[in-house]
Amino acid sequence: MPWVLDGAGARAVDARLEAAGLLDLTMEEAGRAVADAAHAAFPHGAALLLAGGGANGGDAFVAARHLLTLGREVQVLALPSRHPLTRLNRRRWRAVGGVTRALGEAALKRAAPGAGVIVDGLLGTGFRPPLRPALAGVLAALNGTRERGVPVLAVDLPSGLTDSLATVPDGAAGADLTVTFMGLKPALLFGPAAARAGQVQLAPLRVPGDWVAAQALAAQPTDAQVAARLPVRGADAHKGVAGRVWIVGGHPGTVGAAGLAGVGALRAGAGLVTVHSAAEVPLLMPELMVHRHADLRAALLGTPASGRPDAVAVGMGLGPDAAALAREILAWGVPTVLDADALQPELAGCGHDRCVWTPHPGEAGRLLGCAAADVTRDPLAAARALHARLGGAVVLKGGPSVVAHAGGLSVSRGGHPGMASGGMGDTLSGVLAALLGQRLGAADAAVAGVRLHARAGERAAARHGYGLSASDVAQELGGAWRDLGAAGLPPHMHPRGVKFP
Ligand SMILES: NC(=O)C1=CN([C@@H]2O[C@H](COP(=O)(O)OP(=O)(O)OC[C@H]3O[C@@H](n4cnc5c(N)ncnc54)[C@H](O)[C@@H]3O)[C@@H](O)[C@H]2O)[C@@H](O)CC1
Ligand SMILES: Nc1ncnc2c1ncn2[C@@H]1O[C@H](COP(=O)(O)OP(=O)(O)O)[C@@H](O)[C@H]1O
Repeated sequence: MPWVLDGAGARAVDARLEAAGLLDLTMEEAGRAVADAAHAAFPHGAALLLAGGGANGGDAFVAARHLLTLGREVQVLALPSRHPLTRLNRRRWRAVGGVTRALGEAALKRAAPGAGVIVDGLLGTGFRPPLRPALAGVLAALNGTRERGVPVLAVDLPSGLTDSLATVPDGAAGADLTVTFMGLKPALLFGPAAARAGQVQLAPLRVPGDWVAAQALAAQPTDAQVAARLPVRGADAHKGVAGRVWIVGGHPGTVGAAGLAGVGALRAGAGLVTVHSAAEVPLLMPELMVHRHADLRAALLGTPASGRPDAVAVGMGLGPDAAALAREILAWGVPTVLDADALQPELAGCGHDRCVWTPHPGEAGRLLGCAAADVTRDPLAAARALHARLGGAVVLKGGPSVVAHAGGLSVSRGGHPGMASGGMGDTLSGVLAALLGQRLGAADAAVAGVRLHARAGERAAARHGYGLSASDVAQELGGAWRDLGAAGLPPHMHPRGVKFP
């Protein structure tokens, strides 16, 4: 399982490695992974390595030695170091004939123009902002060189990023490729910080898996692991057992939201989907049952317990009365997705463990009483706080989304920036309700539904290009399901039925 790990977690693992006498071997492995990645991605020209004073610099010295053995011309510019392993690897570099020159802005500007790749081993997880002036000039020169076309590979983290945050501190470096160790740092996953890191490769290192798992902030499940959570439908299934889903949404001006949620639910396998609205909702698919109610609240609350659905999604374009209606639906105790207008702070404490709450950062800020920027700065912390307040499962939407549930945090894979368009979250709510209606628990539905939706977005992007509509994505849900299924168990190995489709 790929993990998400911050610097504090990595340091805790390092302490165990050090106690076991293994830290030197781990640095060797890390530096070798950097050299292999640099050689594969940027095979031509001289390699210029920049080594800082901490262990990040030690990795750069190891990488220099391996690049030399790969036949590359190698130069090293380094800051002074008191770190024992960094000093050891500087001596090893000298022992194989390597020369180290003092790093400064002028030395970097002299050496950089002819390089085929620059390896940034200046600052990793040990960086504490603000950047000291002496290094600020070096990082500015590094960024200038990169802008002039010399590629940069960052060791663990581009220098000057804060490992756990999505924001970019002043003066931070950028990279074309980042090779990170043991776990993905939050800065490499979210927001403008992730955009600074370029492509990210994870070198898991030969470290006991449970040492890393014990320190991880979050998991990032593989498609095979997601596929194992998807519902299984027996060959004798009929629409009555595939989940009766209600969509409660739509208001004059936002009627499409309810329709799109209905389409999402149908395309994610719900047996019967009914849209209940106070407004005239367009019939986006004739398979949807659409009911317009003069008094929506009275119509829904008059439903006898035996007539209630297997799952509800409430809030999409529902308008000002959404919180009151959602409160009453929550009291039914049926699996419920809460989205958009139903994401109101007064509903904290009204949920149950079969609820999935799906805020985007703006809605998350409203629920937490903070600004959206506080949410996007540290999405893992925000998702944890939302779960503490709301319970059930929480999907903090974004690229990528974070799912928080009683078992911990999970960061989704994939998706596409073209998905940043209106209605995309409405479709997701329908997908989640369909999965709840097919008897998945809230955590499984959230993890599987988010990945299914993201995979559908990837497929839609491949078909349509950049600007995607929620309808394009909904159409790809069947194919996304097939892709995830292909990553999981083959159907004949599944004991209870056939994976569908
Ligand atoms: N378990 C792991 O993840 C492993 C991590 N390793 C490396 O170890 C690194 C962490 O090493 P360290 O904890 O020694 O830290 P770093 O090497 O990332 O940073 C410490 C250095 O940065 C300087 N520094 C800190 N804040 C600064 C500021 N504001 N302005 C200027 N300079 C500043 C310090 O003076 C010190 O020289 C990781 O990023 C990774 O590259 C590897 O050695 C292999 C194992
Ligand atoms: N850059 C992106 N990368 C991946 N997924 C994205 C990106 N931008 C948006 N999405 C996805 O699109 C959806 C947007 O939801 P939301 O903002 O609620 O839309 P709406 O309210 O218009 O329906 C979320 O599922 C989110 O994860």
